[in-house]
Amino acid sequence: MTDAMKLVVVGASGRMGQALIRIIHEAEGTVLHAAVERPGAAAIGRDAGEIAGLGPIGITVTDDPLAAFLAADGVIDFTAPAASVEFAALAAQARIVHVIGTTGCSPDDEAKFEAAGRHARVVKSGNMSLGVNLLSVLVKQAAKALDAAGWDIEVLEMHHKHKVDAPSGTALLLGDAAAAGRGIDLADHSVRVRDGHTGPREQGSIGFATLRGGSVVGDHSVVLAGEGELITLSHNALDRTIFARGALKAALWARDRKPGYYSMLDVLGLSSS
Ligand SMILES: NC(=O)C1=CN([C@@H]2O[C@H](COP(=O)(O)OP(=O)(O)OC[C@H]3O[C@@H](n4cnc5c(N)ncnc54)[C@H](OP(=O)(O)O)[C@@H]3O)[C@@H](O)[C@H]2O)C=CC1
Ligand SMILES: O=C(O)C1=N[C@H](C(=O)O)C[C@H](O)C1
Repeated sequence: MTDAMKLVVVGASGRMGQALIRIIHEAEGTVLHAAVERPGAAAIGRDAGEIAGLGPIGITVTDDPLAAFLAADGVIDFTAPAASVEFAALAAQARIVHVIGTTGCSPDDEAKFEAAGRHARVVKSGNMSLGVNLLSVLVKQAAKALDAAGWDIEVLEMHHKHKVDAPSGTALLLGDAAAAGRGIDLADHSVRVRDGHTGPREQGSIGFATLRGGSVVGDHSVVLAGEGELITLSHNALDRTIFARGALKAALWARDRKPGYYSMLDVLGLSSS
């Protein structure tokens, strides 16, 4: 029997960090090896289980990621772009699995994650849930079936008031799926903001609209708007555990893979859809 996979959670006291600690604690096949926060954070020196609402589990939050990674099998990272770039270099050095859920990353950051995949097994996705990844397959099919002359595509998202990046990683993932269905590059066709006298909608563009407020975990809709009819494909996240469970699945899947840069579609066997 394989030993339980030893996982490090970085950003341990964040919303996702806490959800991950709880899920790892109850899951079979994984064990929490270490919990990391930035130097000076209030959580340093505290018990990770206490922070996540489990009671003490004997893992003290540390600010030394490299020491944690060197004796681990993988790291799960829902933090911030600059932190994830730093962790990618360390995970590559330690040659472990790096699951990245962080959103708002720049093209330069993405290039660094891909480069880290030469040594680490990197899985990155703007959304780790099964539902959103399946939705992206449906969006790609719909965008392919419905031509740009007759059908306009808009992506709408709403998140809690603490979210710092826009459009969400999921909205961009769904926009990418729509663009792939149309055989176009999202970067050349996306309209991320509208304000003032914008003129009429440009045919073939993919628009984004962002709402922020309250405690919304994550709502996404892709609207395909035709003459006289609308098709709406939606996903509503009701709980952060869907992202944490997906991240754990990704870590276990990547454990026996070659070094590389993978997506959640690879993990779920949906990449050829
Ligand atoms: N792909 C997916 O399925 C999902 C992705 N996300 C993404 O995950 C990220 C985190 O979301 P969320 O948990 O809500 O955010 P939080 O702000 O609640 O948590 C992020 C945590 O990471 C910590 N952190 C930042 N920099 C470092 C560092 N250098 N070293 C150690 N810890 C660090 C933060 O500490 P501090 O507060 O001190 O900065 C904080 O505790 C976002 O990008 C979000 O969009 C979220 C849910 C699902
Ligand atoms: O910040 C969040 O909370 C979430 N971020 C991800 C995103 O940017 O799409 C995933 C999920 O929607 C929650």
